[in-house]
Amino acid sequence: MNIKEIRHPLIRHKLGLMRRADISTKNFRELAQEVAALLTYEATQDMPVETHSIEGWCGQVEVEKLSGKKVTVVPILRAGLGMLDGVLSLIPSAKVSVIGLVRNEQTLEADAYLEKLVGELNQRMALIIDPMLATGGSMVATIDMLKRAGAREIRALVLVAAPEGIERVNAAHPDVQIYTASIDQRLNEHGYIIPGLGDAGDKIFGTKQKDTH
Ligand SMILES: O=P(O)(O)OC[C@H]1O[C@H](OP(=O)(O)OP(=O)(O)O)[C@H](O)[C@@H]1O
Ligand SMILES: O=c1cc[nH]c(=O)[nH]1
Ligand SMILES: [Mg+2]
Repeated sequence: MNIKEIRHPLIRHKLGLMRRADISTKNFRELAQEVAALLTYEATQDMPVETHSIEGWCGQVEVEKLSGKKVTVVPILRAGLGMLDGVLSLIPSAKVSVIGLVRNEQTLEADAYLEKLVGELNQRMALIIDPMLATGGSMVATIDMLKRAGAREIRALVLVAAPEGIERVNAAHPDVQIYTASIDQRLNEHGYIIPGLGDAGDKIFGTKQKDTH
């Protein structure tokens, strides 16, 4: 399975705070960005670097810089925006490609309403960000769109993943590596992750909470 659950103590602690029913919008937002940054650190461990020579304070010095593919971060609207600043805090020059999807709460299938991608996707690593991987419909639709536009190297960062969503992404796109702070237990009858975080978009934007359990 192309899934990595990052069980770093800081991630486990922060995710534990995010699961509190009474968490404020402010705290949920801050923690989502912090966990996103920590997942970014893990997901970029194998990025290639090359050495080159620069003029340092005491003469020429060999230093390293990132080489090879550049990065585009791909937030899935809305909730993916809640992770964007965290990713950009570590990769500040990354270009941002935006995909707007909303899950139809009856069919649980994702409906697309926006696709605004950067150029040269075939030369970039695409880092998809979305707090929740539930049925996997939104993630598969996003990967489909990115591949149609030429993307070849795609990774996904999600705060919480359900086994059902992981399987669906793996079946459709086994080449896509998923990084998550937690593989949770299951989906409930409304397609919400248990124990999960509730409705991540509503928590990040402060919109009304749905009855999800
Ligand atoms: O794996 P899936 O079953 O597709 O569900 C996960 C999707 O649902 C949520 O978005 P939502 O559709 O609620 O949109 P929002 O971010 O605008 O709230 C979440 O942020 C994912 O994009
Ligand atoms: O658990 C879930 C499932 C879909 N979308 C969310 O925000 N949370
Ligand atoms: Mg939502």
